[in-house]
Amino acid sequence: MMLLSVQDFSVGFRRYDGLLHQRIVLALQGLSFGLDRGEVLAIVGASGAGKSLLAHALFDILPPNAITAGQLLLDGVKLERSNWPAHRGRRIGLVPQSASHLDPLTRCAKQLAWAARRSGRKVGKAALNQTLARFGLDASTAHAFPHQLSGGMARRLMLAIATIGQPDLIVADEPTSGLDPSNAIAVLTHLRQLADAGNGVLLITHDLAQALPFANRVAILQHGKLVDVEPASAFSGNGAALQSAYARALWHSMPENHFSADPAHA
Ligand SMILES: Nc1ncnc2c1ncn2[C@@H]1O[C@H](COP(=O)(O)OP(=O)(O)OP(=O)(O)O)[C@@H](O)[C@H]1O
Ligand code: NI
Repeated sequence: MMLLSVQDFSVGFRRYDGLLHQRIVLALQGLSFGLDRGEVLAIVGASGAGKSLLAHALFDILPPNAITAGQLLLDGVKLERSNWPAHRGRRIGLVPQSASHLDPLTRCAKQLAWAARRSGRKVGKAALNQTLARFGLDASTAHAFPHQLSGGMARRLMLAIATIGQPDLIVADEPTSGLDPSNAIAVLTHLRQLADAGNGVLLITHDLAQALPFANRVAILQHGKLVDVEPASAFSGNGAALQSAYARALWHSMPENHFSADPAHA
């Protein structure tokens, strides 16, 4: 059974044209895909494609004016308003894109301890410190308030908060943004390890090149639609193994591929 199954899932927003006339604008349109345990599925797409909306839908934190259709299933059980609170932090961990998800008035260590408690697992002081250390955070960071952290430190704190409860599904929305290359690789390596340990990771990113070595499959989101899902291994050579023209164009457009300089593909 799939860990996560997204079935014909859509998110829309009401727009008012004039006083009485309203229409629904779809920001995610009929998404269907699955995510297995042991798998890192990268979701790539341009800004505004709907990546964060998908992450927020999986954590039930969509804006109140959003309307959804279709289904989200975790181990075959439908995610619903009634069972989400039991899943959040315990079965699903979210690394949000924005540090605004942190509580500005609470010291970092306390927010991490809250996350540990929410997970329902026994997390001792040693495990708390271990988690901080794993993401390169020390005692002084732990004592700080979120506004005292750099962007990269806040990102690493959000990673610690999302993973401390050992959730089965980790949804990481741009988890490496603002991190220097070595911290970025450390974070992606850790997410890969979590998948190898039997969890599922949804890795949301606009950076296909950075995600490829860590992903099993790549889903391409464009204007709210899933245009293609490809095995990560297909992004190699001249891209002949890629199924869609869109994926090939994406692959060929990556500067590191230098296609125009290759006489075989000129
Ligand atoms: N509260 C809202 N009301 C109306 N439209 C919204 C709302 N929130 C998001 N949208 C729309 O949904 C679309 C997708 O937004 P989303 O944040 O998911 O993009 P993204 O792929 O995460 O982009 P980025 O890479 O910049 O983070 C955007 O076009 C945005 O305008
Ligand atoms: Ni986003």
